[in-house]
Amino acid sequence: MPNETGPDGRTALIATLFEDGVRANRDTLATMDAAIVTAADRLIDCLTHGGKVLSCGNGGSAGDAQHFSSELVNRFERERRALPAVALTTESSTLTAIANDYDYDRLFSRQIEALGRPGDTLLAISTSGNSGNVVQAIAAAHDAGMGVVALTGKDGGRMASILAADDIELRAVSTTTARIQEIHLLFIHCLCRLIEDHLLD
Ligand SMILES: O=C(CO)[C@@H](O)[C@H](O)[C@H](O)[C@H](O)COP(=O)(O)O
Ligand SMILES: [Zn+2]
Repeated sequence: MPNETGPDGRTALIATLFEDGVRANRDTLATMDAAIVTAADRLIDCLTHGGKVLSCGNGGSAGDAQHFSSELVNRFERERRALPAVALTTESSTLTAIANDYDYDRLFSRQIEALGRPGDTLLAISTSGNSGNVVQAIAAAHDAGMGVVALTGKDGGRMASILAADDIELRAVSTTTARIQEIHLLFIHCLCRLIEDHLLD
């Protein structure tokens, strides 16, 4: 007769994963609440002065970059004007050509050279902070006169060390990629909510 945790302990594992998520969320809130407000203010300033937001990341973070841009271009929770945002993870011809002709690490920086303008903001997403193409994207954003909001985890990696003084790092307090990704989505939803509230209230 299976007990409450199941014959193979899977419900116990699920409980552990949820508890890890709750702890990581709480620890991140304790250190990042003010920085989330600062990041939202930076994005609001960008968007209300004619700037756009470019976003990038790999794997699950590519999905996060697209999730964010869709919520700006379309809407988050309330009716409002469309906002300019472009995820640099979606143009398959451009992506394959850059990776093929140059290098995978140039994937986002080349697009930023083409599209980035002073006053724009880069949303750079990496759970390790060490993805070479995201690191190079930050350098390209600096060269283009853009600000950077970086979503990181673990120890912030190389991204944390190359951010400029007025860039903003939102670091998830966890060493597990999946938990960090879950917190990144919470960061993104907090930012969308604060942007929308500013525009509508
Ligand atoms: O979604 C996951 C793991 O949950 C993976 O696809 C993960 O995003 C990929 O391994 C990425 O390449 C990791 O890159 P990064 O977060 O360290 O920048
Ligand atoms: Zn969403």
